[in-house]
Amino acid sequence: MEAVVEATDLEKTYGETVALSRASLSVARGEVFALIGPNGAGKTTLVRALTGTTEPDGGSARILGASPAAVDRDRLGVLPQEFSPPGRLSARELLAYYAGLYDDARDPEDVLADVGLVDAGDTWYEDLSGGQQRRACVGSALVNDPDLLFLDEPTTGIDPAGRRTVWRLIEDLADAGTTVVLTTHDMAEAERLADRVGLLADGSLVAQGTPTDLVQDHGGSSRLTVETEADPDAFADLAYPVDRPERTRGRTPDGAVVVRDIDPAAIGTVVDYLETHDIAYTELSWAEPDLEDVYLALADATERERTDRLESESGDADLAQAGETA
Ligand SMILES: Nc1ncnc2c1ncn2[C@@H]1O[C@H](COP(=O)(O)OP(=O)(O)OP(=O)(O)O)[C@@H](O)[C@H]1O
Repeated sequence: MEAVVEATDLEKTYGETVALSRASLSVARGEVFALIGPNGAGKTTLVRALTGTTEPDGGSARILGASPAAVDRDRLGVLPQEFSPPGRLSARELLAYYAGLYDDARDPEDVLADVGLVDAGDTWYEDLSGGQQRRACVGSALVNDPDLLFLDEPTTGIDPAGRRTVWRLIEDLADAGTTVVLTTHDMAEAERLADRVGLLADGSLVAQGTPTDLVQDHGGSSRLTVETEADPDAFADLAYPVDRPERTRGRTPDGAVVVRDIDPAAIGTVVDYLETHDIAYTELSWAEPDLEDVYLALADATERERTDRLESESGDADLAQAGETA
């Protein structure tokens, strides 16, 4: 299938900071590709390198068959993470203004309806709520009916209903053949919208794949979280592996142990075990792994590697300094 976005070994460094390290990806026509990763992982830098707003130090990128700087802007929609349109234009005027920049733009009234802003259409941009402003910005990126759309955190600040409006909009665009690259911190958003997800950590694309494949490969097993003050050793005779709380990550509450590899049908066995062993607990919750587990596993692993590396580098420096002083 024709690649609409093709990046090979993109590199970008700011001083000591490696924002992108050999980042390669390919996005096919009509695909929705979500970039996820911790703050500072390089998502915005990658979007900027792909849209021609930053020059990479190395590697190459092509979008819609051209270099990002030379691509036909009528075919491209970009919603930057930080976007501040003129405050004293109404949402309606704003979309009309952006529509006026293109030869063949959509009717701004339709776009206003698409992003759910008809009722607030005559409100100045600066008087719209944060979420309404973000919707207006999403609308301005769509007004030229682009073939390729980059959305850097499109739904940040938008309420749950509005978020679903934007999700449906993106799904409709992709169904009609628009290629979408978005960044998000919302794993539910990535899981729902993305055909494929790329996880960036420390400037590297450490994993790419469909949400299902990523969960299968990196999400770990199903888990039963038992909220209890009991020592995990009390679970030693249970026929399932049990994680100690300090080894569990992210959303596991404090004072919990996690039973792994367990079917929902077997939860009764654990309840019996808790009762026969007199283990007090306040709550049991079972969950299958999802994209958040993938994120936590891979982003945590990269973070740990980085911390270990920095510690060992500072240890080496201390040793060298001690050697010089001796
Ligand atoms: N113009 C710049 N000058 C200096 N450093 C920069 C610049 N742009 C980005 N960086 C650094 O590059 C790294 C990657 O930043 P980037 O904005 O791409 O991350 P991100 O994944 O989009 O983060 P977030 O989730 O917080 O938006 C960060 O360490 C950031 O401080």
